Amino acid sequence: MREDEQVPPLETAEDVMQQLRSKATELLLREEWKESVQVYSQFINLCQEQIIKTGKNDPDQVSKLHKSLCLAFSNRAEARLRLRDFNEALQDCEQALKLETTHFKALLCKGKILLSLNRYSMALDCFKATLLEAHASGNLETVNGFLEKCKKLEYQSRTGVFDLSDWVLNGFRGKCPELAEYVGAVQIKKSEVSGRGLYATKNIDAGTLVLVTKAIASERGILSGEDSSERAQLVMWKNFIDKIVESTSKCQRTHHLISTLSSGENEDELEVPDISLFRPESEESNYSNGKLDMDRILSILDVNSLVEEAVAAKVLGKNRGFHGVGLWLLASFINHSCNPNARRIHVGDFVMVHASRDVKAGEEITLAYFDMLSSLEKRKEMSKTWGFHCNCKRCKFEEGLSSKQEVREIEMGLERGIDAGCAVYRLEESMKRWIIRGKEKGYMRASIWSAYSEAYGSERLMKRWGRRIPAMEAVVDSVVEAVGSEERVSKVLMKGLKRKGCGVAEMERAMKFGRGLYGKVVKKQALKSLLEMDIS
Ligand SMILES: C[S@@+](CC[C@H](N)C(=O)[O-])C[C@H]1O[C@@H](n2cnc3c(N)ncnc32)[C@H](O)[C@@H]1O
Repeated sequence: MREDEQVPPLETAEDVMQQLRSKATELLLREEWKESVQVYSQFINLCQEQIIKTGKNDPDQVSKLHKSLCLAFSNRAEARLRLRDFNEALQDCEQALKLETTHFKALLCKGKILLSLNRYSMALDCFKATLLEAHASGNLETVNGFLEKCKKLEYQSRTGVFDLSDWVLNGFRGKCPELAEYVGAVQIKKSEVSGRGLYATKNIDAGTLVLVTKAIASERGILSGEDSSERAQLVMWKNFIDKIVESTSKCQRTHHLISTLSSGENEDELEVPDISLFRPESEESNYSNGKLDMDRILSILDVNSLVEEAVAAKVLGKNRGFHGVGLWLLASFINHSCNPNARRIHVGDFVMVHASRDVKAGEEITLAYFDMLSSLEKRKEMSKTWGFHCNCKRCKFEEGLSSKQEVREIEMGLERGIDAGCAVYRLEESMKRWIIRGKEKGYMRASIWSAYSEAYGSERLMKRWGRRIPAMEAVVDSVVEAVGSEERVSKVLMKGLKRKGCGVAEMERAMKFGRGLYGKVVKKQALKSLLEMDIS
């Protein structure tokens, strides 16, 4: 270097901090969350070093550094929140709040994180604590928005009262409604069917919600054409697995809760987790995480992931028409039954499970994993593809029926194309002879439901068989009592009631049925519109 050349001044720590701070802010504004976290981390380290170096010599300087550090923790928390690194984001907020207990950004971010973790009342406290500062800094509208949302979710999760009426009546336009997680009157217990199951702790009437829970991960796609659909399914499955792995690695709670699910082996020996673990406001924080390697994750997903557009489910809103797969933790404890008492409604990433018929305290909550409006033979085949032999009450009853052969003949007749009215007539006459009553009558009728549906839907068949077979309403009632409300049964009922002209009694019947089908999540007018949509 020549003598006359100027030596660049050495960068002071302050300069470097200034550069890092500008860079991190820029990345945050550009929504480059990962990079922003990295640069904020460098800034935070340097800032902490400077605080130690400065020590007690310069209190003003230390106070300035604390201010910068507090802001950096809050901003890194925001970026981590966007990356769904909730635990680390929460730790950053705590660090910031240690330095400044009422720091606006830190409190706001903490509230948002708690909201994402379904801790509604704690989130509410955080937002309330920002109010003074929000007022002074012109952020009142933002904070009020969060407060409103939080109050609504806290109320939903405490009471189980949800109302999707406006959204339904609006033709599902606009944003999907925000939902809270909710756990109703249920507990997890050893099941007579297999492993653990979900049980009612109180009488639950048809339509009442049992649980509402958000997917740990979900994936959707449009499947069309055989080849592309197979490929599309594989891609979807891979993306779904990646999302699950990411969630388990980022959140100890998710990791722990997933590890409580069945992987299909030795189900009867599995521990029974306490329902409180799954409650949205759960305070648990010490999770003993069991081993969860890739093989185990894959087996767990095989046994527990649900397809949204399944027979016992209804997808509302923009996800209709998509093939969707997801993992919903508490819903994973619900066993299958061919005489189920629950159904699910999918709204965005949430699943809402409700009673599809009245359920008694102590009764197991069950869903139909596959089509329960079909014969014992077909159901046996379907449960085989699911990897289990169905142990439900209805299967046991039908397997033990001494007149099995006669039923089989009626079913085979239907397969050969005999008159549906004739099949219904034969089954009804046979049931009289075998003295089959109550729920069991409903089981048998559900097994050849397609014949009942065809008969009641055809003027020609009704002219021929109408006086010799029971009235449609009585058959629907017995099927619903046995296997709960179902969409195809709804079609027969609604069309029948429409033909008769909807009087008060008919309307009452339709509403009662509709609550079992859709759950008590909409008011009368919206329920009517949903039922009409089904038959249009
Ligand atoms: C989503 S898990 C249900 C909860 C499970 N029983 C547990 O302990 O975690 C599905 C598994 O439960 C068992 N299962 C569910 N319904 C059944 C039924 N009706 N009969 C026999 N096994 C059933 C099967 O092993 C099935 O793979």
